[in-house]
Amino acid sequence: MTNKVVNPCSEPNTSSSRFYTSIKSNKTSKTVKVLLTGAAGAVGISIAQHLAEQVNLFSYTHEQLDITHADSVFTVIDKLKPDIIINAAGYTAVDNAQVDEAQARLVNCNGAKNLALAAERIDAILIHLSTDYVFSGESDSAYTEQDLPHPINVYGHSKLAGELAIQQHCAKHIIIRTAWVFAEHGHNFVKTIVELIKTHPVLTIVDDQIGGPTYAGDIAKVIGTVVDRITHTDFSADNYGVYHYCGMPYVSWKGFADSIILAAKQAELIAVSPKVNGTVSENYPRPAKRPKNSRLDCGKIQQIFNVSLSDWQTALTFVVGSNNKDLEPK
Ligand SMILES: NC(=O)C1=CN([C@@H]2O[C@H](COP(=O)(O)OP(=O)(O)OC[C@H]3O[C@@H](n4cnc5c(N)ncnc54)[C@H](OP(=O)(O)O)[C@@H]3O)[C@@H](O)[C@H]2O)C=CC1
Ligand SMILES: Cc1cn([C@H]2C[C@H](O)[C@@H](COP(=O)(O)OP(=O)(O)O[C@H]3O[C@@H](C)C(=O)[C@@H](O)[C@H]3O)O2)c(=O)[nH]c1=O
Repeated sequence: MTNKVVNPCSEPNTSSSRFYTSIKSNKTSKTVKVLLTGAAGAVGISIAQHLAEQVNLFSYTHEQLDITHADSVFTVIDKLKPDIIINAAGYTAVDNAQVDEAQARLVNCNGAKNLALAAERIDAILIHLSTDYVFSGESDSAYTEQDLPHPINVYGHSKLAGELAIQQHCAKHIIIRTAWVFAEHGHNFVKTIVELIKTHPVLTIVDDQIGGPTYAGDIAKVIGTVVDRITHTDFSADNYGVYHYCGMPYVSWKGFADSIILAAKQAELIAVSPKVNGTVSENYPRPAKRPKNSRLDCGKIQQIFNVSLSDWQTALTFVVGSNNKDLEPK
């Protein structure tokens, strides 16, 4: 166990010493008990849909379990005794976090820490979601799990603090850093653009932030694979830790918007495509700075879990073109 006693929720820290224990399980998938938090969020919905058939799933929405309430977290987890806890709960309003730091930290760090402590107490595995925004974006290459995080906004700091709390308090953890999530449900960039193009003939979108848009359904599939691997094989304890998973190919937000508009046109959600002007981040000021390089290197998760990366172009066609009622013109 790490020797340093720090409280990551109040003090940003980049220490990464970890201690892993091994698990071996002979359970068949349906007898694996999984507790999911944040079940009504964009990723939570996809995980719940995907895992419902695979495991014995207990889903909790924010209303049903607030992860910042330590007592409730301990009561529910001690009673249910899940084999695996998946934390899809999070404070994700990147700009709001700048003025709501205490709440962002409470959810993204203290909430994560409560789950970590509760998981450790019953020897459960904690699967947690984190973000590309833990990085500064100053690197010239795609970020690997070895690269030192250095957040440039409050949301990123709160997510990094959550990662550290988990590493400190729960030996059996899998932290999956993902990026630029979109889905047929929830709020996301795809929906924002589809809404904007109904009323705006010209859009201005930043062209100097590059990342990998990730379909929530693919994150859910990967988590399904991780659950399967850690419960059904002799999963090496060395494989607990941090993983990167995002969509390919890398693209700028402007490039992503161009593809969204093309998909919307093909799905006949719009008759005429708007003009899209690319710009630099400095010309599109927002309360929170975003990393310019959000590219995650996903080699490790491919190698250890043998998963394919999210093909965002295929997923986008599905999301925009699936006669989704939310996306149809009003
Ligand atoms: N969206 C993205 O682009 C990315 C997301 N991630 C991470 O993935 C995870 C899921 O994000 P995503 O599904 O997109 O986000 P959403 O905002 O769609 O969902 C988050 C869910 O967490 C719930 N929640 C908030 N506070 C609490 C709390 N105290 N206790 C329990 N539940 C709570 C929210 O409920 P309510 O709405 O009622 O507050 C919401 O249902 C987060 O950890 C996020 O940081 C990582 C990279 C990219
Ligand atoms: C709507 C809009 C956005 N933008 C820019 C602003 C910003 O730099 C970028 C994306 O904007 P959004 O606010 O939709 O995305 P943002 O909230 O920054 O998305 C992030 O959410 C959190 C939760 C994560 O973890 C990240 O991986 C990432 O997905 O696009 C424009 O340039 N023009 C526009 O019209």
